[in-house]
Amino acid sequence: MLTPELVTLLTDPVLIAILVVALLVVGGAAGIVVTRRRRSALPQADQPAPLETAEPQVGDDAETPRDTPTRTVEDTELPEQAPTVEKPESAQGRLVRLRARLARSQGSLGKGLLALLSRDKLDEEAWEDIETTLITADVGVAPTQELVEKLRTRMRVEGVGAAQARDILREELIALVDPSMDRTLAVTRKDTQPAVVLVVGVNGTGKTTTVGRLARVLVAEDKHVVLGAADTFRAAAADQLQTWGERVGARTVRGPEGGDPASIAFDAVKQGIAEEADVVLIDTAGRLHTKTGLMDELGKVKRVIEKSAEVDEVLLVIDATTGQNGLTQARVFADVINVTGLVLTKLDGTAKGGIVIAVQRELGVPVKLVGLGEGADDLAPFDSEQFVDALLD
Ligand SMILES: Nc1nc2c(ncn2[C@@H]2O[C@H](COP(=O)(O)OP(=O)(O)OP(=O)(O)O)[C@@H](O)[C@H]2O)c(=O)[nH]1
Repeated sequence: MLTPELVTLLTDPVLIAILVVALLVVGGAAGIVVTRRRRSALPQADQPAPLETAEPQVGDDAETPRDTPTRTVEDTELPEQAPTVEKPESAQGRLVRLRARLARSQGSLGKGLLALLSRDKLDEEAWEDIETTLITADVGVAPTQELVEKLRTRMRVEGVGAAQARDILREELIALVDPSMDRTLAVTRKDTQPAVVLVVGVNGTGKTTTVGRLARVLVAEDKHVVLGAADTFRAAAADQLQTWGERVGARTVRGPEGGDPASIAFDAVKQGIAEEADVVLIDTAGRLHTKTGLMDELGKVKRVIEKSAEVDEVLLVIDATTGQNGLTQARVFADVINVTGLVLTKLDGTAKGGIVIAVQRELGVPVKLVGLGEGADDLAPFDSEQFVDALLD
């Protein structure tokens, strides 16, 4: 019942304000409880694990302060990179693999000779044809005459016929290629120094390719190789060499385009010594217009290297397809530097395999490696018997 005292009390503004605040507080609390109940009633199946959400307390930061120590590059672990370094084919058996290619290109030499020698009647005309076949294959005049002389004598004594002809020809060709020549590469590290191999030759013969492929041969033998891009004549040569090196994990030392080849060669050897490398392979430029220029440059490269290490091997690269021109180049290089081994490239692209015999005779230096294709592992150590067998296959 509303008494006058109660009416006065209910219209008191202070009391009304207290009642409104009290109602708001009670309503809010009820709302929170309902919401929590609803949340806990949701199905649990797809819910993520509850986060550790400790209620923030007075004085806590709302988020991780920005001044937390930043992780350094060293602290940050990088994801492991997929290995990109290749495992090249080992030197053993490379010539066996490439034998078919050799046989295909040199068929006219080996099989041609065999067909002529297997004739029932070996008359003067047949011997002339044999001579022509040998000369055409770039064997050279003097070695051709020697070989024909020996074949004539043996065929007369041991008798004619296909079987004898093959055996005699094989033996005489092997003797001409000379299996007694030492064809090992000087690539063994000495006490404190890497072996140094200088690769020389006219540009375009396959010199840079040879350095890259030789690096693969050596890496396959578990040797630690450093490359020196001392061919500063052709802008792309250093890039080409570096790409070869990267494929097998070998460092390439290079300098500015048109820079001093001797200083790059020197730096490469220094790097090889620092890395305790087994071998330093140095590519050089060969496109010099005069013999004096060539002599000066190669002489300087060699002298500068020899300030810190011995040059163990000087490999002259010759393009087998250039025939007599290749021989002329070989003579010029042999005059200016002490060549210790020959590399005959592009033997797959010519039927003139006789160049092996001619160039060895000319320089008195053994062919140590042959290139038989454009593939990364198409450079093989030269072997006289395997070579002759491929010719006669
Ligand atoms: N078919 C064939 N091609 C080869 C062989 N060796 C090298 N070549 C190719 O010959 C071309 C010239 O090779 P390079 O190594 O660039 O010649 P380079 O003498 O180093 O020339 P520069 O770098 O200018 O000194 C390239 O296309 C090679 O792939 C081989 O044995 N057989």
